[in-house]
Amino acid sequence: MMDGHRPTNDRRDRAVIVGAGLAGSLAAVYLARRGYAVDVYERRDDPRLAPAGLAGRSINLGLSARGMSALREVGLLDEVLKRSVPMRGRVVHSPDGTVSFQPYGVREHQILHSVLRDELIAVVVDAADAQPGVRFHFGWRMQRLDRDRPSVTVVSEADGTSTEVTADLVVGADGAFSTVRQQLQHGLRANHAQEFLDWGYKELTIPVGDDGQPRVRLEALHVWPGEHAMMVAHPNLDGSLTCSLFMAFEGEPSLATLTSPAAIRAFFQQHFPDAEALMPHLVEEILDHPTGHLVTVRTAPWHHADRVVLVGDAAHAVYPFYGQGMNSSFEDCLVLDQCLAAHPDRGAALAAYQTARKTHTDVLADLSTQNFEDLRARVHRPGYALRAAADRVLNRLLADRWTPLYTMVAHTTTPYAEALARSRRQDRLLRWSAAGAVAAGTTLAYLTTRTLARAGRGR
Ligand SMILES: Cc1cc2nc3c(=O)[nH]c(=O)nc-3n(C[C@H](O)[C@H](O)[C@H](O)COP(=O)(O)OP(=O)(O)OC[C@H]3O[C@@H](n4cnc5c(N)ncnc54)[C@H](O)[C@@H]3O)c2cc1C
Ligand SMILES: NC(=O)C1=CN([C@@H]2O[C@H](COP(=O)(O)OP(=O)(O)OC[C@H]3O[C@@H](n4cnc5c(N)ncnc54)[C@H](OP(=O)(O)O)[C@@H]3O)[C@@H](O)[C@H]2O)C=CC1
Ligand SMILES: Nc1ccccc1C(=O)C[C@H](N)C(=O)O
Repeated sequence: MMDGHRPTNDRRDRAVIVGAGLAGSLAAVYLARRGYAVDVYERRDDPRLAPAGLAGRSINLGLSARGMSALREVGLLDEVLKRSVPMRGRVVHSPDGTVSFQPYGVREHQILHSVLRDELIAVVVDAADAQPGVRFHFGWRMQRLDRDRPSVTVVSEADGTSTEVTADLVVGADGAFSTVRQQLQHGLRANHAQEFLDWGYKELTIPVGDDGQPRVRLEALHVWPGEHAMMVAHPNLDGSLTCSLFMAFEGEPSLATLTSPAAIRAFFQQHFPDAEALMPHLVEEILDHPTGHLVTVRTAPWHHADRVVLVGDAAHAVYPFYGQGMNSSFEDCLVLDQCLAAHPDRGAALAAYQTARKTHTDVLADLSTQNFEDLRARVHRPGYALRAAADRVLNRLLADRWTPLYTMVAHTTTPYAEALARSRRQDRLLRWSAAGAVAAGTTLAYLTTRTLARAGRGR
């Protein structure tokens, strides 16, 4: 249901959600299902009417196991998959001109699904909107939180009028630069670490070819690694691909030096020649599209008593390089719902939710930074491909007893810290086995030589 006033005889617990992004919209579905009357305040316009993508900020998202499991639980997965393109692996475009394919797993279902953020939000907002207890208020910016009451003061983007809305529970789903988080933590012994990457990103396009066909293999994530810049391209249903160019803000070369058509062409011809040939609108897009920032946020607390709680990037923003920000945000909604089910006391439920999630999302932040280095500097090296192939062989042979880290992160719901710990154990085992094999080989060679030498002397 769109705007309107809640009837005064509505006895249900009342939740106010700030932010109708990915986490806020899904949280609305979950809370409504749990019996809450939900009001969602979003400062932007309704994404179903004014897609943000028109401004060069569409962002394709790779949906994987964690996000899928949270969508499946509320019956939305099939709707979303209808709008997505399967990505079966990475196509790596090496600086030396070679192109190789690295599968995302060893089983049919171990793939990612590329979906446009606006399309995904539209599905989830529609589902939430269809529930009788849910109302969306677009064009309202939350300005002030009273964490004890609790209440939020929201201001109309259209005419500046403001109103205070009270609730039993306020959910901060207002993204990486969350206002709810700032005011929830104000004056408390809160821990907060925010780290900006000195690289930013721009969105570019590989349009469909003149013959109506995709210009490159569609069912994959394309990656152009590089020391000075890295590019990835997600496929779209219409056969086009949406690229994100990641590059340093400052220095030589950097986003600051890509300021003229000649500089842009020269950079691409030198670093990504095969990509340049696929991007007829490259120059205009680089010059016109906004530059995005990349930030990691580690923070606590995530909740205030039984009254305020954070979900999604508001609680844990991570660099996008593992493709897990949205997936983990969706997983938050599922885990929060499970905690509310398990603990009749909402304060205990919110505390259990933070305990269940924070260690793992902190590990995700590290994994996301590590995958930046892997994608930028390692994926095209023979050693990397060899190790990934060894992991796949062992996974095939030993099934669940040997699961590569990427598989655990992207294709299972194993908590991130457990996945990392297990992969470290596997790494150690592999190193010992390799060392053992070398030692055994050396001993065998020594014994053979000695036996032959003795035999020679005895002759
Ligand atoms: C380039 C890029 C690629 C990515 N790729 C992937 C991927 O492949 N897979 C993946 O899982 N994740 C990916 N992510 C991460 C993903 O986009 C985020 O993790 C996800 O958007 C977080 O969702 P959210 O709802 O917490 O925040 P958001 O999506 O940011 O939603 C927050 C909402 O709150 C609103 N808001 C903010 N402040 C206020 C306020 N004061 N009042 C009212 N409303 C407010 C905002 O307008 C917004 O709509 C990527 C991110 C980037 C930048
Ligand atoms: N973890 C990450 O690295 C990233 C995550 N994301 C996630 O995806 C979401 C949607 O992306 P998108 O809509 O493109 O987000 P934007 O980059 O457009 O940011 C949304 C809003 O956040 C505020 N903001 C942006 N940069 C900063 C900054 N450096 N310091 C303080 N506030 C800032 C601005 O608010 P105002 O207009 O009020 O100034 C901006 O309008 C983000 O909200 C975030 O949750 C997006 C980019 C990177
Ligand atoms: N969504 C992204 C955005 C930017 C950079 C990478 C991604 C990825 O998803 C990478 C993918 N997980 C991979 O490891 O190949």
